[in-house]
Amino acid sequence: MDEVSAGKEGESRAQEAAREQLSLQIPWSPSQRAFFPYSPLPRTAQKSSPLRVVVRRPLVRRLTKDIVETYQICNPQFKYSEELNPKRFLTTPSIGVLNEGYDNANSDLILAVNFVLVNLDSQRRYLVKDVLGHGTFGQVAKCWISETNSFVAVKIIKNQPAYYQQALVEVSILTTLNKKFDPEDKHHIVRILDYFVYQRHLCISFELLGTNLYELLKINKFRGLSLSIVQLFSKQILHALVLMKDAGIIHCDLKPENILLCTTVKPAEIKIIDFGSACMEDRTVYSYIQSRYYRSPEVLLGSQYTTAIDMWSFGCIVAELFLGLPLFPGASEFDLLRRMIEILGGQPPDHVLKEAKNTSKFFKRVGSVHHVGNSEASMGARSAYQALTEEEYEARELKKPLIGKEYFNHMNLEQIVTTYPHRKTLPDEEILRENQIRLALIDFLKGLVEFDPVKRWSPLQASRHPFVTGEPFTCPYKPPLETPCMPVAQNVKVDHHPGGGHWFAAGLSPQISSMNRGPPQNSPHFHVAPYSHASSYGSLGSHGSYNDSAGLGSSYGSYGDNSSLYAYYSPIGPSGLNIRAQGGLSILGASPDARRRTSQLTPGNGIGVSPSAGNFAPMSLGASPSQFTPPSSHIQVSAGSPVKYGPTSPARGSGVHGSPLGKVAAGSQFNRRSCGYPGSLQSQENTSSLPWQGHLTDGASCSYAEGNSRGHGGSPRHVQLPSIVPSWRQQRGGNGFTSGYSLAVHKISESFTLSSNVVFQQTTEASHDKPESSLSLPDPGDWDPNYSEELLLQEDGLDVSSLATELTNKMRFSHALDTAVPMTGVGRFNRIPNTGSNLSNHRAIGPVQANPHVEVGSPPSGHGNMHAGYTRPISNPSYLIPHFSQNSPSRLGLQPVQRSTHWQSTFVGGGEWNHPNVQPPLPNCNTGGPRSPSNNKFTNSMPWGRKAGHPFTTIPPTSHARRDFGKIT
Ligand SMILES: Nc1ncnc2c1ncn2[C@@H]1O[C@H](COP(=O)(O)OP(=O)(O)OP(=O)(O)O)[C@@H](O)[C@H]1O
Repeated sequence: MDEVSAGKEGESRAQEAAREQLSLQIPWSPSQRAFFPYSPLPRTAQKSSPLRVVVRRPLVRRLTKDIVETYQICNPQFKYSEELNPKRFLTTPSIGVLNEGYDNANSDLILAVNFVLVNLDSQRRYLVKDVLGHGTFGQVAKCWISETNSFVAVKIIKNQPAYYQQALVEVSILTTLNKKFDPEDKHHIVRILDYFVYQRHLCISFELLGTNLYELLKINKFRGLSLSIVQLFSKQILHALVLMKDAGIIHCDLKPENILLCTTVKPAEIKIIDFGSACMEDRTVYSYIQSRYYRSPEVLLGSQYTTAIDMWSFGCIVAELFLGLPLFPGASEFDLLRRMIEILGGQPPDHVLKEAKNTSKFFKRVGSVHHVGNSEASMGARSAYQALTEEEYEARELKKPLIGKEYFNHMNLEQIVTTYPHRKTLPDEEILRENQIRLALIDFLKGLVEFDPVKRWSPLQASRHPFVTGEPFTCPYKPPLETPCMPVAQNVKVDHHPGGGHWFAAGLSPQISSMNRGPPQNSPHFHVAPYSHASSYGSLGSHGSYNDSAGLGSSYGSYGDNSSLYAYYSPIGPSGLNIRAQGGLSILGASPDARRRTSQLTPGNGIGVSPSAGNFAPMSLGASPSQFTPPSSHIQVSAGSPVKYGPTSPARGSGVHGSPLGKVAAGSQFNRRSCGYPGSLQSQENTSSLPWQGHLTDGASCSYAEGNSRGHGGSPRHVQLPSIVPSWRQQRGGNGFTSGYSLAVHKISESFTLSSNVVFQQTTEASHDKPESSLSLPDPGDWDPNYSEELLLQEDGLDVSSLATELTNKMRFSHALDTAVPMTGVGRFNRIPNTGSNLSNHRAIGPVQANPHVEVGSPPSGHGNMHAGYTRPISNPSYLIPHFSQNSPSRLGLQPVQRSTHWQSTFVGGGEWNHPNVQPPLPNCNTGGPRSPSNNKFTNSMPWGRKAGHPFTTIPPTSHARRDFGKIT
């Protein structure tokens, strides 16, 4: 042992002895104590030990989070089953009374959060997360597809044959537009992704879009958008309209509500939705179409119509985007026409008035209509017709016409546009520049809201206008010549029988439902039959490019294809289900050239095809596009065709053969937009007592020769369907229905040419007799005490794409959904499912009331009853039920579009804007991105909106009931 260790040993012994001595003095205690006095750790120790932050969660959360585990700890026997969860219903009413409890009393599938829709064919599952909106046809749900990790919008059609049938038309038309005409998705038309039948409901899946343009205006407190945005949107809508015209398809319900922002695309993009009212141009059967504010004069007058009616609506939309308010917010059709005449300074041309069936309701004859062909005859004073005054109308109709408030102080179009206040902060040079663009806008609008459908610009012509192209506007635009778009030459006499309606046009009329009118096909889904379309019904500068030898004259456009069949996708028979009331193969259109079509559609020669279940056969979307058929030709349809119902159409109120849809049905006469426009009262319009005196009677004719082999589920045209409809069920398996028809157009009588310069002549006249007083208006900042620089959408720098996203996000109502999937996408009026809520703000619930004023098209007593051969059923449920949907049903011209409103009193912003009664958006819709000055610009630096006030002294009422009680004609 060395010295060191000997020393240590001695030391420890000494310590031990000292301890023993100490222990003798101190009583025993445990060597380790349970508690020690607190002493902060040295810094080094603090660094090494992890800091533990304990955040106390709220008691409720602590008790409920992981509650399943908690219960299981408490009771090991506890088993959790998701199926037993209480459902969060999205459909109201949510009581299942139909379809074995799956449907409510309105035939809507009762949806709840996490309800799963299944495409039984593909086994794709759609997890319902929310309801995006309601329409005439049913509900639109936001669904999650885990397979693709994406959301889609699924329209779940009511479980009624009529809705089902019409929805098939939407599927067909949209599929055709998407796949055939716009495969690359460049034309701003919503994409259809899938369709299937689930629980007897046709479900159509669309790409998910965002806020609609009406909502956008509302968020902007009904102030117009900046001109650059108006221009951008106009261009995009025109892209779609060009395509639709080429396809010969009329949308029939263009309005701001049916134009939706895309949520994810940059720069800002919009898309057109809702082709449920669409029809082929040559199959214009409904006479009561388009939402009232956007209704064209020819539709209002009951004249024949073409794709030009969409151009009228488009003009109204462009004006509204600029002004923030509808250009023609007619409270009734009389009021609508009155406003058109006042603002445009003209009236419909005599050649339209002469032929239209409702002319006598709104005009009196003051001269000879002998020279109606002369365009000058229709110019103002020289017209043979004079619009009735209010008093005259009242005397004639025995009731006062409903007149809405004035928003534009009786100004004409030029005055309205030029006097619209500028953004407050706009520098002088910018004001000058904007004034120039406004002149271009005025000129643009004049070409669109042109009374004469023949002179109205086509989409292609309009798309070359300086307002759209951005070129300097120096003088009135003269559009390049385009092959004329002739007035619709019906190959089927318009009978205004809604039961036939566009279903008939689509070959889906219940009356002909079992007929199979197309070539035999064993096509898979979305099969396209040999097909050619008139890709250009007219080309600029291509007069007379139609070179067929049939003597069509010299200006029938560039169509020269001799293919014969407009073969459109047929959705019929999805999921192996077949519906009695439908054929397996339908014709939605035929050759653009009726002469050639004739040879294709001979009776029973293969056109009738068994609609065996599961076949998706091509549908032809119509017979000949009007451009190629004689304006005055008609087809005599054999007894039993929808034609025979013409004069006795339910539009007259008989209700016997009413449309099962809202399209022309009374229910649809609500204009759902209820945003405080003057049409908040019931219209006193009634039906015209005039029988349809269509102008298709001068000799040309076509004839149908139906195949005579019909399935039991289908009904011969002349046979009522009562026995079928009430018991309607989708059937598995198919029945070999066959039928066919032949068409023969024998006569082509005349052609039209475009004359563009008349437009200016007319509109120039219009500017003369307007009150001067309304021209000068103060700066909005001067007269609007609440004018704010920070107002939504008014700032430069807004990125519209982010706006769309923001809108989507911000407009979400606070009630969170029981969803694991983050809520994105559309946020509007539709976040309050199941409430009948007063928070709905778009197409709000139609007031629950019967509409005693509606004589024509009123649902017969017992609507919803499908007896009596498609007696018009619940075309607008808001007539019949306490409507619950956020979007009240509307459609088809009936256009029951109530835009919003139930929450208005709650959220009135106190005159922040210059028309106090225009409802501002929900508070929670106004925050965030769009308001941010830093992000309110397009990528191309276009400001989103204007800091402008309305020059209109008349204020929209607080109750923005924008109903359309217009009659069904
Ligand atoms: N692709 C979509 N993405 C987001 N929302 C959509 C989409 N399609 C429809 N919606 C919403 O659902 C609502 C109803 O849709 P749609 O207009 O197609 O139904 P509808 O029954 O035909 O209506 P209407 O009665 O107006 O004709 C729309 O107003 C819109 O808010």
